[in-house]
Amino acid sequence: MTTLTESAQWQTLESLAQLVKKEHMRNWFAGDENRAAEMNAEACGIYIDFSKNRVTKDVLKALFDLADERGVAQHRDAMFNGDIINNTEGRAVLHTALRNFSGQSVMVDGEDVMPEVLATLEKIEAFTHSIHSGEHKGYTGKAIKHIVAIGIGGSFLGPKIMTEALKPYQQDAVKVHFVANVDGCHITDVLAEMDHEDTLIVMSSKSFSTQETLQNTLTAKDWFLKQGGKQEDIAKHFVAVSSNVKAATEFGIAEENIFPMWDWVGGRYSLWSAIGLPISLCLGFANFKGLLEGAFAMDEHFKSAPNEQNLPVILAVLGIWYRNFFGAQSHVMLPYYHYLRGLPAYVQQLDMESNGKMVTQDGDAIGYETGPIIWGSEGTNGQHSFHQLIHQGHGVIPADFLLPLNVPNQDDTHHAMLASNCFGQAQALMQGKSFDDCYADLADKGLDEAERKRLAQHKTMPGNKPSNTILFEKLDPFTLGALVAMYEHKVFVQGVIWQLNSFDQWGVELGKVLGNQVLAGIQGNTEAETFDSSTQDLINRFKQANAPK
Ligand SMILES: O=P(O)(O)OC[C@H]1O[C@](O)(CO)[C@@H](O)[C@@H]1O
Repeated sequence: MTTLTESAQWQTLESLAQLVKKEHMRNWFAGDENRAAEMNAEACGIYIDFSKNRVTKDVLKALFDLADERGVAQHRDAMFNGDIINNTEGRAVLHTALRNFSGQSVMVDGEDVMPEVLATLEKIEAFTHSIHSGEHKGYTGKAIKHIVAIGIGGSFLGPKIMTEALKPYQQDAVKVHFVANVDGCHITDVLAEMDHEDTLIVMSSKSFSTQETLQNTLTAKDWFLKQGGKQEDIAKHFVAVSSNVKAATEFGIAEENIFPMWDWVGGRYSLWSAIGLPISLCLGFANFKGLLEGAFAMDEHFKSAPNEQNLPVILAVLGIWYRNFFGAQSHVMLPYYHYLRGLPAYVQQLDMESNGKMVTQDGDAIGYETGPIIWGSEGTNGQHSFHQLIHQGHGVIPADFLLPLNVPNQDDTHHAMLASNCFGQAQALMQGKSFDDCYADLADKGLDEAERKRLAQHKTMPGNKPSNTILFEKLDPFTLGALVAMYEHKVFVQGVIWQLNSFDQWGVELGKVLGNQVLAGIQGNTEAETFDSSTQDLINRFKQANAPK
């Protein structure tokens, strides 16, 4: 296969980009009333209007041709089939098996993983029931009322954000609290609110070696014992989710309290596994299953829909278009729904930890841009803040606007205002406002000519800023599952086109090693010369500030 940038499809896209950069989207809309009707796609309850993009039909065709030529369909099938596509860790990538309701087996190394997957789902269901019904009691006989879920990265973001997004589905039986950061403020504050007799700690760590999670769990264990619990009571109050059962039992978690996961589930793809236990505890098992069902529906769509209708493929190639042909450095996520406010942080880990890479699968240096910076926050708040830069700053920041068409328990006026802001922002980004219009607005204001022109320049909005508008009827578990799976597959398609491994994360490892060395330095166990002068000075300052007075 030719390298990406030497491929005929890439060359075609480069030529098309030169032409498109001379065009303005507002003229395309003015000249073609069918543009919106022709540039949309819908599946699994999710509708995407992608007409406000700087693409023509020729561009879209060339982008889809690129995806085909790069073998997206073949790579996709390899992933679903359990091939070892994570080629730096020698692992299959099978988060899709966790939501596989097809009844078909999924083989890894000649073994069907589905019986274990289904057995774990049953264990989650049974455990959720025992907590909600009050059958599982704390050591003094109280029913469990609070869950403290400890984990970080993929062992935290998914459960935290999904339960937040599905707030209307939360069950009264228990309240779930999340702790991720090793910053002691968080765990201290959370535990201060808890009664140890009715609290269950769910410790989630795929590797069971993550510093933050281990330390927070130790702190929770100390707290439990200091409050009056005994070592033998821990089994009723601590459960773990991990693929490292040995380390979890050595840590003191009873084997029957360990929910398994597997090395073929990547951390940032793990909410569908037992890492989702806090979701089930918070929302009930049926709603957790609803999430999985939505994701499964998106998997089926991704496998079967033609490129032109395939939501993940469409989003992926549009992202490639801006990243590689327009120099877009970032992509902004704008959920217009308060409960979905965590989505940018979720997609940030998913995308940046997957595609923030600089070598190909074969280990060769990549000479083109790969994963963008993902950022954003809920609308309308951002409109009074960073939207300024999206509208009038230099460069292109493609945006995803997301909006549920219906929301629970809300006054219609609020929702209409929310929707109108969402649509209005996408419209403003697309059409902008010309200098002539701004200049005309300033007539009869008593300004001299120079001042009138100067002000008109400031008010001019270039427009031609791309966005997708993503709508769904309401944010129920099924739709949220489909939405998250859509972004997972978007990231996958981009990784294939960029020829990189989306499923490892070597870039985060050095920081962990050095962090541990610095800790040894702070605790006085390392020779001073281990560190560069800057790091040593910082350590010294920290030690001085914390020295016994
Ligand atoms: O579940 P674990 O093994 O504690 O890892 C937590 C997170 O840490 C990372 O490995 C990165 O440091 C993520 O990929 C992962 O989601």
